[in-house]
Amino acid sequence: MSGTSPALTPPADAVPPVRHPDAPAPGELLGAHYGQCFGCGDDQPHGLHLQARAGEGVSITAEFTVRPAHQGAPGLAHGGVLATALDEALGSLNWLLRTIAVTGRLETDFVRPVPVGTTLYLEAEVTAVSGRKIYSTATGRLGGPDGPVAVRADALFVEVKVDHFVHHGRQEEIRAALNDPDQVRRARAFEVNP
Ligand SMILES: CCCCC/C=C\C/C=C\C/C=C\C/C=C\CCCC(=O)SCCNC(=O)CCNC(=O)[C@H](O)C(C)(C)COP(=O)(O)OP(=O)(O)OC[C@H]1O[C@@H](n2cnc3c(N)ncnc32)[C@H](O)[C@@H]1OP(=O)(O)O
Repeated sequence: MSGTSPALTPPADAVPPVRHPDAPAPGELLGAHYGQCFGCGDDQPHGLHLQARAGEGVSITAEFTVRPAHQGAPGLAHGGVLATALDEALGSLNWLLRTIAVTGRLETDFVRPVPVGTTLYLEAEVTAVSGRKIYSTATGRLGGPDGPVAVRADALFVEVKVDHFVHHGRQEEIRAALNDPDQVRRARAFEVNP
């Protein structure tokens, strides 16, 4: 069974996404938006270490190899971990729009079991934008970029101001993010549609 709820169907006034002129070129790695991010952070030992690469338009690709720590059933990836990988891939698209946005809704179809040791080939793209709402879709394939689909997701991200994090985040991490010596990551956190 699969399908997308009406909440993830773009409204009639939605427009196609516009790639920001300063977005990384197709083929370029996006890098982590935050070192401690569970999805992409280089400094997060428990994380998925997803590395997204810019594609054409507003799309990315990424690879995620399922490790023993990601199991749910014996020898198989936990569904929540797979949803996290999809969420992270979808979240990274916002950097190509130069918009800061958070996941409002994420609907995931688990189509095939994903064994430990498998590399999931992820592809994600923004399909439409309506005001603060960003509609996107992603797939994860087994064995290669053209392999069978194992997981897919549709999502709605909602644009927020940096204040969202300053207001809701724990102070010690906010302070550390403000002092991040990595200029690209700082720009990613603080540049809102310049
Ligand atoms: C100083 C240090 C800063 C450091 C920053 C560092 C890095 C920043 C860069 C990027 C990082 C961003 C994210 C992380 C990246 C990747 C990780 C993956 C992504 C995530 O893991 S991210 C975490 C999980 N995520 C949340 O933690 C969100 C919690 N949540 C909220 O914070 C609010 O809920 C919010 C903001 C979503 C909306 O709240 P709000 O008050 O601003 O807006 P409102 O409710 O009016 O919604 C506006 C329009 O969206 C529609 N809408 C809203 N929610 C909907 C839903 N669920 N289903 C269908 N439609 C929905 C409404 O229906 C309305 O539609 P309409 O305009 O048509 O009426």
